[in-house]
Amino acid sequence: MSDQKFFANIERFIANATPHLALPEGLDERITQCNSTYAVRFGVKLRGRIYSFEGWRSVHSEHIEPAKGGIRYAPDANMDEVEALAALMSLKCALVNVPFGGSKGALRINPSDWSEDELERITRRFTQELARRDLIHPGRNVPAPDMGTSEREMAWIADEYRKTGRADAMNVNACVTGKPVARGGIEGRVEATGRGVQYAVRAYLAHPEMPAVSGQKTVEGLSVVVQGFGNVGYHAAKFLAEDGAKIVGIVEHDAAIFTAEGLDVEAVAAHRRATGSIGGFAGAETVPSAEGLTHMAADILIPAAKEAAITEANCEDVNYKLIVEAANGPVTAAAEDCLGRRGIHILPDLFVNAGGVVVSYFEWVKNITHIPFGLMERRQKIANGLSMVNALEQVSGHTLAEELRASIARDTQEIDLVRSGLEEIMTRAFNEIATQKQALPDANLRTAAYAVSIARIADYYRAIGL
Ligand SMILES: NC(=O)c1ccc[n+]([C@@H]2O[C@H](COP(=O)([O-])OP(=O)(O)OC[C@H]3O[C@@H](n4cnc5c(N)ncnc54)[C@H](O)[C@@H]3O)[C@@H](O)[C@H]2O)c1
Repeated sequence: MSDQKFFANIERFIANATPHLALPEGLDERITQCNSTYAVRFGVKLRGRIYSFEGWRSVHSEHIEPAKGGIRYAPDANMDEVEALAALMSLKCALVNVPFGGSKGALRINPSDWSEDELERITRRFTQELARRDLIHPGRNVPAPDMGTSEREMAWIADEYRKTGRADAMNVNACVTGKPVARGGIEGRVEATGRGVQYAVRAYLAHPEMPAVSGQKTVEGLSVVVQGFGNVGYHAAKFLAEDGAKIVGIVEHDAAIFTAEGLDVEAVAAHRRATGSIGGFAGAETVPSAEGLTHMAADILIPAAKEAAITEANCEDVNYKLIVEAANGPVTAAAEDCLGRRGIHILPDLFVNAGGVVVSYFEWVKNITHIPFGLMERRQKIANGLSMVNALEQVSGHTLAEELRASIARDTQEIDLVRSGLEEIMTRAFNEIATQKQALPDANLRTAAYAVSIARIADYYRAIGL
């Protein structure tokens, strides 16, 4: 087959999985289609004239509400992409078993064309448009950051939404996740997707049924190329390097840099902040971006930029043992066939990048309950830890250091609870994929992951009698 549009790829991946499931006739079609997609054009007066903008919010599935999914700002955003990303959100939430349906939004805009003040006005206007149709709503539809957006845009959305008065004041903060901590967000959300990539790689390599990569069952010493050095790519590179991986290449939209010695991720980030590009980083070879994915063979590729990074056009020329899909849809269905024939394994997007939505769920729960995340668990852990210290002191007759007591309190901070909760969910999800894969020996990991997700969504539809 040849490369198709993004949504057609998702349809193909779903169609690969459904024959393995005993679904009632027609349910596969219901699960595949997007329920609704709202397209909006609006004007904002800027620089003395009116500029028109086009955006979308697609609800793939409301089998559980709220529907959840990011808002992307990109100059080439389009409806097909938004619908595909919304479908992936439904599948992702079902895979990691967080109680959300799937949604996604986008605005066709190049954020670097506009000043911060202008972006704020555009974002606030887009928020009004979506809020009027409950496409932002704490109980119906909850956006989050994606490409080109960050906690800054989420804070503007939350503030504008509050002003609309469309949700009761008690729940208004839960209308969007990925907010700054000071504005109702949660520790660890900014790093969450990259952190999830780290846990995904750990879970894959540690699993006894999964093949070793270059003889390794941990990432220590493995060479890694990362495409896209934004939120997800930067954090994934940073955390994998902390686990001992060697980041031998980073590919950005304007340049790619390589060194077999391994890059210092923080130094590259500082160089980009100072110069605006990763290109020209001292101690590394700079090559054109278009040659980045095929420039160097490495153990692992982490595509963390956009969909369709690996297509029919370059799938014969990429030389990696494992592709870890941190971006959504980076490998097309046609390229997947080609990589499969070449023995290259793929860890699929709906699993790999689920860390963002998992921690968004923690944030949303914190917002609707008004209880700081993990407060109960933290109190219990501190109580348990301190009672152990007291017991030890009694038995030993020695006074244990205050430092120990302080460290017990430190180890139970929100960030630790977020990380341990995320790791547990990612590991459990991978084990479910691996178990499904054992039942379907000829299927790849993506088909196994889709089968887990679709079976879970189907169970829900069956339960409500559809
Ligand atoms: N942010 C999240 O929490 C999150 C969650 C799940 C999935 N994702 C997915 O991860 C991917 C990246 O999202 P992000 O939030 O890191 O976006 P981002 O905007 O923070 O970063 C994207 C980076 O990719 C670079 N890039 C763009 N086109 C490129 C190209 N052709 N080649 C190389 N680099 C290119 C950009 O310059 C930028 O540095 C997207 O597919 C997104 O849907 C993000």
